[in-house]
Amino acid sequence: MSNEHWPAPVATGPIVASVSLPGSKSVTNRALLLAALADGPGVVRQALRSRDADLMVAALRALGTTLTPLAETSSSVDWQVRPGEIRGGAAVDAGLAGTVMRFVPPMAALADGPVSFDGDPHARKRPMGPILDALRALGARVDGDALPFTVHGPLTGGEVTLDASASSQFVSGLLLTAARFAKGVTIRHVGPPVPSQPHIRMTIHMLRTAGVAVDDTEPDVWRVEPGPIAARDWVVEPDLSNAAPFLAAALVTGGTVTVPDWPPATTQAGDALRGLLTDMGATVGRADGTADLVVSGTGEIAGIDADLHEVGELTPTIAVLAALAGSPSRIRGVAHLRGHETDRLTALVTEINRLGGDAEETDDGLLVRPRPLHGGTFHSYDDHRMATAGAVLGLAVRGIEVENIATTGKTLPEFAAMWASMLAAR
Ligand SMILES: O=C(O)C1=C[C@@H](OP(=O)(O)O)[C@@H](O)[C@H](O)C1
Ligand SMILES: C=C(OP(=O)(O)O)C(=O)O
Repeated sequence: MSNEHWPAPVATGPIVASVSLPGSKSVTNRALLLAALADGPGVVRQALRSRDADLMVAALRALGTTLTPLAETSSSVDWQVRPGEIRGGAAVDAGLAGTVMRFVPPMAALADGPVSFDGDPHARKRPMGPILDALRALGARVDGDALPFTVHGPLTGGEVTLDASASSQFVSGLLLTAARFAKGVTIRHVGPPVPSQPHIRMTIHMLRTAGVAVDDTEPDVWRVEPGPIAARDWVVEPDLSNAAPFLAAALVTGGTVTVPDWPPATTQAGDALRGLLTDMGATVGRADGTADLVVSGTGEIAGIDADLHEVGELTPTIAVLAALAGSPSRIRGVAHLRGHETDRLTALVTEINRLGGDAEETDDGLLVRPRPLHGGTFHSYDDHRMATAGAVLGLAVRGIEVENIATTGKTLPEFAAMWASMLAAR
């Protein structure tokens, strides 16, 4: 953990601001990978610039893809992507990025030699077994059951059964490359329900957009036919999950936060914020005649009973809103968060309670009973969403310092500056 402490700014009144969000991590890293596997050169526009996206770019370059920036701002880049022969002998750093450690190995299994993977110390604890076993079942050799591991292709594809209850990314990872396997793939999930279904829908939607035939008619079974992945011009949507702390600021301060260009239809999990924040007492709508999303709070936050199984990455923000609410909350369906950037359930309980709160872990989630909070250090555990959750609490509670705010660079390197601008706007 970093020793740097960021004094979280306190809101002195209702925040009224418009916050434009850079590109979605999930869309960016899928589009880059699909472009690298495509049947010709393509473009990924408004791609996110962040640690996770940089790691994906570096991994694809190591495997033989040529990526050239066509236009850049501090937060986004338009990439020209030229697929190449998939090269072995490469070493991939997955950092702490689930999308790199789960999406790149199936592509690496098409390389002409071994590809080794490693990542941050905590990344070595994130679940990998089911997807590595699946690669073995499909014909590859894999040394290791978690990071670090080495993938030796080639694989032929075919049928595989796995338990994806720990992460939807096991399914997405296999599906993204599957059209390039000689036999395609049929994946059958057996086990407790797969979390984060919107992310699997995002994978399928993007594959179909690239001309890949995906059959998902049977629950928990996905079939991808072998064939080309069409080169195209992708445009990345704003990251709706990263909208969470900014929209939460409207609830905490009784203000109004607008996010421009909220997609009218999307597979992003963050779209669930519209319903969740409404349930917590916000007014949520579109600015007249535009796609801009407008969220207004009253200053009173209602506790909720919510199953976040589908949208687990929103949990840190919802949990800290619950800590500031007027009534207790229960968050269910998120046992898999124990395998995220950190054990998010333990981290949230520890940090909320350190500030005088009353949160408790359950088998599959959290109970949060509001209690007056006091200042102190909010540890981020190298988790971008813990860091931004600390910032949300800091709006209402004097003297909160977030340890390692720079960890927001995983998906939103400009978080601290954007937060300051949001506060300055009123
Ligand atoms: O495929 C993706 O882009 C993601 C899937 C989800 O993972 P899990 O299913 O492991 O929760 C989500 O939490 C993560 O932030 C991004
Ligand atoms: C779980 C997350 O990330 P990852 O893609 O590393 O799994 C997240 O961003 O909340």
